[in-house]
Amino acid sequence: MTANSGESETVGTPESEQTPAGIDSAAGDMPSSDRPLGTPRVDDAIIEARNLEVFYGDTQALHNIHMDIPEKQVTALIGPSGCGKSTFLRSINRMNDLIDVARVEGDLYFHGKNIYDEDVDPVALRRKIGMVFQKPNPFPKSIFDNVAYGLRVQGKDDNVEEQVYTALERAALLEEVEDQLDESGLDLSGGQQQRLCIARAIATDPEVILMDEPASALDPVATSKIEDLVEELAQEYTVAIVTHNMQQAARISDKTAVFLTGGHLVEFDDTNKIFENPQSDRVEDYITGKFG
Ligand SMILES: Nc1ncnc2c1ncn2[C@@H]1O[C@H](COP(=O)(O)OP(=O)(O)OP(=O)(O)O)[C@@H](O)[C@H]1O
Repeated sequence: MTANSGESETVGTPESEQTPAGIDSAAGDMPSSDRPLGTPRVDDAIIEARNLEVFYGDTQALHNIHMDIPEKQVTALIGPSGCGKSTFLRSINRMNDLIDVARVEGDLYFHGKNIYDEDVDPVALRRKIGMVFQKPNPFPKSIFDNVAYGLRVQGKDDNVEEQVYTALERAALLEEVEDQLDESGLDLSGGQQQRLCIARAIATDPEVILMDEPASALDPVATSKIEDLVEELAQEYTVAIVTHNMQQAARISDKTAVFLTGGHLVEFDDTNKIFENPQSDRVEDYITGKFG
């Protein structure tokens, strides 16, 4: 895969009103053999995957993925281990560029611009599409400096204090840490560290936040705080979240994409439809715990 960091500071001309090249607005543009069950097209898509395929060397991890991610909603990606959820998530902000053997084919549009076009700078893209990982990974710096880091790197630190406070507030952490902003982020509890990482991700004002099992290493109380926060964040940001926890997906997401073994997207729909009345028998078996 080609990573072309440094070529441009912009992710591409905002083209949100435009239909991506070659894409008809009707669902009929997806080859019927590839189209997942459900309603993989949405009216307010901010991200559109078309025939997206990802390979690691000779191994194909994702096959012909066609789906949209709606703006300012929570989209959950669920499925058994190894079905390609994280691979799909990473392809959205080109984190797969960092894996030598990874290769991406097909198209992935953000505001109508193909993020795999040569003129897209992955570093600029990742400012618009931030990521939070499974294991909280604060920097070995103070709480304040963790959140301020991205602002300083981007030279957006004119009113850094205000921005740090706002991000901590939005990440539902400010109240708990207001008196200890100079202390190390590593001294916080796991749940607080994860909310600090979310504050760090939102400080630079991305549009999309990708979350890869953000609560799987946390206890139930900390998990519940993260779940509340995810729902809250979707008022301002688009959230795509990988989770193994089906109850969590059902509780917090608006849309759910079900990937199954071999890297196929089998069904995509409103979350309540997926959990109450899925079209695919395999999806029903998966969500009722018959396998996976
Ligand atoms: N860096 C890599 N190099 C080679 N193969 C990889 C790499 N990352 C993932 N894979 C393979 O790609 C496939 C999809 O992996 P991925 O991590 O995306 O699945 P997942 O659904 O997120 O799994 P899990 O739920 O266990 O995290 C798997 O077969 C995995 O072994």
